[in-house]
Amino acid sequence: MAFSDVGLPGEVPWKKMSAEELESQYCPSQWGVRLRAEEALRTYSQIGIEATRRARATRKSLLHVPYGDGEGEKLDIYFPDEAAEALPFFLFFHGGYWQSGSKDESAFMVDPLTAQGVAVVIVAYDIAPKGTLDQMVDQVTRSVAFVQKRYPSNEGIYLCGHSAGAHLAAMMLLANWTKHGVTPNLKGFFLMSGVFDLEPIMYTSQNVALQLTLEDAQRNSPQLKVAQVQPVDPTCRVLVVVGQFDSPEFHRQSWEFYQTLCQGEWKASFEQLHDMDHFEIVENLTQKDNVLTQVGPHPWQPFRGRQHRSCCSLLDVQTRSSRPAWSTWRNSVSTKNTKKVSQM
Ligand SMILES: N[C@@H](CC(=O)c1ccccc1NC=O)C(=O)O
Repeated sequence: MAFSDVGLPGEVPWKKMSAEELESQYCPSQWGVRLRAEEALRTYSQIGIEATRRARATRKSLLHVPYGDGEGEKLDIYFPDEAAEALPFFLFFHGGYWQSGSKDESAFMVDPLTAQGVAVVIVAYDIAPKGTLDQMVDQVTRSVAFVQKRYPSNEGIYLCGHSAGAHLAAMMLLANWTKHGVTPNLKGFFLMSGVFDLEPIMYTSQNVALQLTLEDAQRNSPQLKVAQVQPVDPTCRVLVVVGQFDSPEFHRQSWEFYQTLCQGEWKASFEQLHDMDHFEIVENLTQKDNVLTQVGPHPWQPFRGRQHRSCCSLLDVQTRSSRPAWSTWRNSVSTKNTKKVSQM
């Protein structure tokens, strides 16, 4: 079925796109202005591999810890140098459209965060075609429950995901923890360049491996459900971040998810990261001086009441409510991309 065959209401921009345009909107590597697609993907992968090698060589760690019985249900924990009973735990879920990537090349933020007293957990899950979306969501849920059970005196659990991983992290806003016998001490969500409504993905080449039906897509779309869910902890913050050079569809997805969070009872913030593409957002998390990796002297205080800060970071949030001009931006980037193609 082609998406153009579906008779649909007019307000949703992706439903009016040609199959080719939709494919391009959901191909993040085509939208960077710094590097061509293949090079952008290669650079991202190299930076992830190097950050992971460095984290494993320099940090105290527990690697390949099983959080379930499945072969792929493993996580890596990286600790700060100073031993402490109660640490904040930062869990990262990698991207790759639920069909590529692994924990073994995704320890981007370990160095800057462990240096500031945060334990970082990089979670593996069974990507497609081995895993289905439902299974991945279940695995991620169990990984969070596992960390809470293993470290019950943690100083907060922070969930961070990139792209498809941001989707998986966002699904944790909907999780039913009673089933897992534990309520994780969730204090923050950091959703970077995520996909929150999966329906458009069904009509792209990504669905060859994913095999999502409309029911699968809707069941696994936090965009459709999050406004009806109450936060377990009303102080828990959600930061939705998108790169300036992400595609208009990625901008729309992040902005609409942020708006929906605000319609519910979530304490959400939205940030468009200047001069960054889909991959640079994560690559820059390796840097100690990046705005997103600043924890500050009292990292958890913002979540305990302070509202406004001068910038956003993975461990701090700022309230931003002006709508980004993503449709205007879309035109400018389309022009830019057209130019780039014609220059090749
Ligand atoms: N084939 C995609 C790859 C991709 O989307 C991706 C790659 C690494 C990390 C995140 C990604 N996007 C979403 O999960 C592309 O060319 O952009």
